[in-house]
Amino acid sequence: AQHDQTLLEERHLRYISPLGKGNFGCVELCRYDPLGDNTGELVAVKKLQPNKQSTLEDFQKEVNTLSVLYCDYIVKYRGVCYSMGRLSMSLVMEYLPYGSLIGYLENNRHNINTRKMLLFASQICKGMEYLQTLRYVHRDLAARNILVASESLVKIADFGLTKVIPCNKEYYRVTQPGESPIFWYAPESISESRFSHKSDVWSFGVVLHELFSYCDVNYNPKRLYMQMIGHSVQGTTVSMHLTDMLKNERRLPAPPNCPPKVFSLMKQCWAYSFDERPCFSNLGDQIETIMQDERENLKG
Ligand SMILES: C[C@H](Nc1nc(-c2c[nH]c3ncc(Cl)cc23)ncc1F)C(=O)NCC(F)(F)F
Repeated sequence: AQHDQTLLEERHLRYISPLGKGNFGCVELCRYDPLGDNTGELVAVKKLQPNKQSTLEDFQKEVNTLSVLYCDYIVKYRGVCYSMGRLSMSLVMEYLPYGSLIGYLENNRHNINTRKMLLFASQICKGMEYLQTLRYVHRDLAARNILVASESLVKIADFGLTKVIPCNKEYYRVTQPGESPIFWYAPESISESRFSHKSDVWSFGVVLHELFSYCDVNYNPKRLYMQMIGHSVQGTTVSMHLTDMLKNERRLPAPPNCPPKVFSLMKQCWAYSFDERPCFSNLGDQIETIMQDERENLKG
């Protein structure tokens, strides 16, 4: 059932250190140590801070979303912890020791080759394929929301903006778009607040760009788009300039040394009309094929 959530006891959560700030609150590294002998599991605890953007109800939705996801490529849910008499709650997840993909790529760029990038891309694709089977739209797919579990495994995280598409529709329309990551958004999401699996595919193309740019701050999508738009523009007109540029088929440039077949994948994800974008299963097949070719080339 949706509501038989694992209830963890706050007194067993030992704070260790801060991990970062997310959409709805901060995330801390803790040890859940019921035996009190430091043999407990390291966990990432997302503490809710109700503020104008996010309410307890939003947070409960994130818990409900994550608690029903069982996939090797999605961060594992461990439970919820209420404190101050249910006035505040925390979402407890597995702790992934290698941290966010951005930091990992920046620190390891010299021992990550194309094959490893493609492996990460195919895992993100499989995670998104799984989400789609549950009619979930992530809405915030970006390298900052991908975690590294090991040298050869990444997982999708941060389901704070995730929505379920109603059965009788193919998209979700958001009423109150908060702080929107428009440089990862499909055109229809920017101009009509319309989100679908195909808008997640657009964002996946931007994640591919981030991957093959090693999340280099000089090739950050926001920085590149702002250079293309011109820094003179500020405020809401940025999204208008961005949608005009996308309508005129202007796109992010290929990352340095990006294999042409990979740049072609990005461009497919960035088809202006959403029904021309590939689905995640097709993207997964194309990535497998490119990986195969890479293996052959290496054998030379
Ligand atoms: C706000 C938190 N930020 C950070 N988290 C971690 C982290 C390491 N290891 C982790 N293991 C499980 C979790 Cl949930 C987070 C971390 N590292 C650096 C951060 F800045 C976060 O949730 N970021 C979204 C996402 F998880 F997708 F990366």
